[in-house]
Amino acid sequence: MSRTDAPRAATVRVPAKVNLALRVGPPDPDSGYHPLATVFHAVDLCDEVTVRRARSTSLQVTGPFREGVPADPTNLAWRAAELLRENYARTCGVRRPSPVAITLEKNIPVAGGMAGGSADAAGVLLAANELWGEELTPLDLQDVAAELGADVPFGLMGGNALGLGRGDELSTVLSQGELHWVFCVATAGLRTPDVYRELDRQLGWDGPPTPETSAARTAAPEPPQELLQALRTGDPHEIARHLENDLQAPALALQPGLQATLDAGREVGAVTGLVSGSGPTVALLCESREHAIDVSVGMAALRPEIQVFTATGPAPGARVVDTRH
Ligand SMILES: C[C@](O)(CO)[C@H](O)COP(=O)(O)OP(=O)(O)OC[C@H]1O[C@@H](n2ccc(N)nc2=O)[C@H](O)[C@@H]1O
Ligand SMILES: Nc1ncnc2c1ncn2[C@@H]1O[C@H](COP(=O)(O)OP(=O)(O)OP(=O)(O)O)[C@@H](O)[C@H]1O
Repeated sequence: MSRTDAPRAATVRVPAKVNLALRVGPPDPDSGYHPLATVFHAVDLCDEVTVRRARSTSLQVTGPFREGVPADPTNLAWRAAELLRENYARTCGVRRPSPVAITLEKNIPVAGGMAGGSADAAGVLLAANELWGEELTPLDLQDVAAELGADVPFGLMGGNALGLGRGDELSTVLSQGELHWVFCVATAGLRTPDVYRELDRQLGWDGPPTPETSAARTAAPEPPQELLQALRTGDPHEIARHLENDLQAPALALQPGLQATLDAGREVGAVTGLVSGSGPTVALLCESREHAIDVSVGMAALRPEIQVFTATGPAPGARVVDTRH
């Protein structure tokens, strides 16, 4: 489908995520990537991504979490724009489309385990495709997204999804109602590869396989069936019983102070808490929107040094919110 009235600028909103379950298998010896069985849950904390036609690619970062975000070609959003341009040339047999000036409004904590950079990359893919005439289908965009990073396809999809493979083989998960959260942002971030490396160290997956470990080292983790069932009930207490994260222990080993945040969450009455993805953001599950506000006030009183905010899921994936002609 080609459009003649393509806009000159497009703005997209893309949600952050928390993994309700994150089961990690031993790393593939060739790629180093770990097979996952994860349940992604998008929350209504969104980055806003705007792209405009320009003479050369550029990037401007604004918003409360702009600090520490590179405004150069290493930014995943910049790489997304370049990769999509190449794909237009390859897939559509056309000249590379015009470069784009990108603006990111960072509302998602950086290096927090909430897939903020991935959200921005997903946002650029959707916004630039809008600008360049929607030549690529949603399926094409998912393929480009998976090339950029394991979390990027879910940024496009949103909602609740089961992620297998590297976390990029997605299928929709049915759920009832909404979940209400308080997110506690640590002052220092964690690098995702460091957390996976720490997991490997803890489980002895960093050395060559022995006869005892070799069978386990070929196993991909099973999807968390009990959590999938609990999500269909919509009951936060039932769901809380089945939340799990294999990266929590390594994240706690790298940032031992996170345990105090989890304990404080319990103390102020959250249903339960877990580390979000590779951390260090801590996600506290609450009973309702009002309860989440109470828990956030309790956390602010108990741990004033920690930044907290409330959010609700499941939220929709990347969506165009504005276009200008
Ligand atoms: C922790 C999660 O956020 C959970 O959803 C993801 O697994 C991380 O996804 P991501 O940051 O988009 O990951 P990528 O950018 O593709 O990879 C960053 C690094 O994470 C590690 N990585 C990531 C995904 C995966 N299935 N196995 C891995 O080992 C690898 O060390 C890789 O070099
Ligand atoms: N658009 C971006 N936004 C934030 N960080 C970015 C971006 N592009 C590149 N980076 C770099 O990537 C690092 C990790 O960023 P990000 O916020 O995506 O981490 P994360 O949310 O923990 O990722 P994930 O949950 O997908 O593992 C940052 O420290 C920063 O140096």
